[in-house]
Amino acid sequence: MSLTVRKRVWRSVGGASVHPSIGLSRAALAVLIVGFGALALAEFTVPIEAQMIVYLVGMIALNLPHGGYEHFENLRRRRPSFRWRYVAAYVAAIAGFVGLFLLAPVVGLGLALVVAMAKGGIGGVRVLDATVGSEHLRTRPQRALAAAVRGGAVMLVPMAFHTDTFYAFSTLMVGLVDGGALGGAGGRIDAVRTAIIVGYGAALVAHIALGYVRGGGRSWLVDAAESVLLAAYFAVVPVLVAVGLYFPFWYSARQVARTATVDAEPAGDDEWDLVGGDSVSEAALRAWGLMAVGALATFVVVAALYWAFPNPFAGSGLLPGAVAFWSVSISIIALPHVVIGDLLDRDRGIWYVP
Ligand SMILES: CC1=C(/C=C/C(C)=C/C=C/C(C)=C/C=O)C(C)(C)CCC1
Repeated sequence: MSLTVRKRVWRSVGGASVHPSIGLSRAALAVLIVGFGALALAEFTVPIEAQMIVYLVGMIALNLPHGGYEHFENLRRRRPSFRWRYVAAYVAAIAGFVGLFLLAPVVGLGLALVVAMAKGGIGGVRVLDATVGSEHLRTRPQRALAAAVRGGAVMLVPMAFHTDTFYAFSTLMVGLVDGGALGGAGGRIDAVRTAIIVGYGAALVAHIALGYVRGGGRSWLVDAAESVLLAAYFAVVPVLVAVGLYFPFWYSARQVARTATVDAEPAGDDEWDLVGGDSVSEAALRAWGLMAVGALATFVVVAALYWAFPNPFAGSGLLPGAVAFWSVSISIIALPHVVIGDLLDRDRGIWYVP
């Protein structure tokens, strides 16, 4: 089967446009920056309870189903033997991360941040590849820098600009295992903050300058503008709202654009198609059945995590406890998403681009 990228068809039909979710994701972030920027200027603080609710709704109700869809899309036409190996590796990675978190919660927290940044960063560069192109990213280190800048915006920028909330929820997250584990870090906050602002700022400038020197052009302009948009978004919007809405309205929306842009299904063939059927209704029913199985499997994993952590809600109230528990849990679930779904599955992978 030949590989084609559907963006060419869109371009010839609709000028230089790409999938509509790309424009919507940019507009969503811009509106949130302006809205929360205005609230900050008016010295209005959004109640923390409201921020936690937005986070939980965004991360659980809106973002989680898309994570499941990415696996479904990836495994749909694979051979059964591949699927079983994939599931086994997935479970092993989850078990490894849980073990790490139980033994060394601060290191576990660090890995959780890395997972969130890797998902946003690597996934973001793959969307760029598929939709607008990435001709200005010429070498692997340059691509790594592009991913680090996009991903760093998600956690490093809020760490520097919303430091108190970030530290409070980080304390709760390690508190799933050991409430005092982050105690000693309090005195180094200012130094870490300064290092992030200087380091991240330098990386952002270097990324934009390098892209210009290596060819510039439309892909560079889009990449530079989006990188600045992301950095501004995470600097201005309060961290719980920013992260909670970034995953559904930026990450997931844009992966939808990537999936829709990539026309080819090269892995396996219809013989293995999990949703193949004699009619559209049968295919729809099979897809629904798979989603139900996926939802149940996720529930079992989350229940096991709840059971595994000594203080699943960090000894805190319902909302802050749920934010901490969910943030650790989703990072554990997302580790294999990045490692097995992308880094070890280069041929097809979860962020497939031909
Ligand atoms: C540390 C920290 C946070 C961490 C969130 C994480 C680590 C989210 C991970 C999300 C993932 C992996 C999503 C995948 O789809 C919060 C709650 C924003 C609050 C501020 C402090």
